[in-house]
Amino acid sequence: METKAISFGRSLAVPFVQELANKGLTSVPPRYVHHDQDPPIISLDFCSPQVPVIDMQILLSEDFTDSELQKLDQACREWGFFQLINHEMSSRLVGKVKLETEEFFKLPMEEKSKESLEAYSTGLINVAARILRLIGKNLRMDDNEMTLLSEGRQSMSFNYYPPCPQPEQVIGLPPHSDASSITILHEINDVQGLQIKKDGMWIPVKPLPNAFIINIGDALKILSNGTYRSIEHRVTVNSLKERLSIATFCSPKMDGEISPAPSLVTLETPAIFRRISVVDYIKGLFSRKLDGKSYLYSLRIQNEQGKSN
Ligand SMILES: O=C(O)CCC(=O)C(=O)O
Ligand SMILES: [Fe+2]
Repeated sequence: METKAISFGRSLAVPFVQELANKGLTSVPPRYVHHDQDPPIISLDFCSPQVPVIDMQILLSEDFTDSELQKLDQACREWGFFQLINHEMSSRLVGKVKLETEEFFKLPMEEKSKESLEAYSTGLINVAARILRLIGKNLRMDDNEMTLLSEGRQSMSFNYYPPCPQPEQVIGLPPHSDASSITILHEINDVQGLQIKKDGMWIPVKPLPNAFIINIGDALKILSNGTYRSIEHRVTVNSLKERLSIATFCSPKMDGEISPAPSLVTLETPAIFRRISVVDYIKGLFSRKLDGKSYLYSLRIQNEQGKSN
């Protein structure tokens, strides 16, 4: 296994979003307007059910308790999302990257920022591997069945959502589920915008300081034979504040095949997904049509791989 240097490509949307962010517009240019957006069904924060919160220090320590494991299992089954709070990691990884991400959109990046992003990327590879191992334990899978995901690829997306004079007219990121095994989302400047769909309702996720938001992606939904949920989510924008986030996607190894784990397939629980190669799984994603009619009110910069085989 070899670790590649982090390299960044700029998205084609850059000029448009920079134009929006800089101009102090009072209305949104028509090409950004999404007419068919679901309004937020729950917008009153005080009555929203909230995604479960799990303590990473307890979960990742060697002597974690069964109750933390059960909490993780329940979060993955019922929500497909949870927040991972952490105290020790936050000062080591999160704080440093937070400062530098706020400077990040002034590319080219400085060498020191690249170094701390590499440390962040490696730190998250370890966190993801640990979470996937605990998930495998919770699902009672054979150890080797998680290898496709736990030794897979990593990519990151740096997202910038500028303030918008008419936030209800636009969408930062349209409803989607992630193709990853798990995604580790880091809301850099604690501005709310992420909403998840639960029981037909859009629920805003309230950012907790120095927490990671973890969600189950389609690859883990398939491996768990549908036991764990890959939940639809979207990002709305704010009239006053810009929003920054980093999404780290942990994805299956390219040279494998993906299917429900054989140890989870029984007469009572037959496979609900067919086996396909990871290459075909990825090809399928690219053929999913995104709404090409209107622009997204965001800028995404993506990096290639932390790891390669
Ligand atoms: O920016 C966010 O909060 C979410 C980003 C996201 O869902 C994604 O990049 O897939
Ligand atoms: Fe996503």
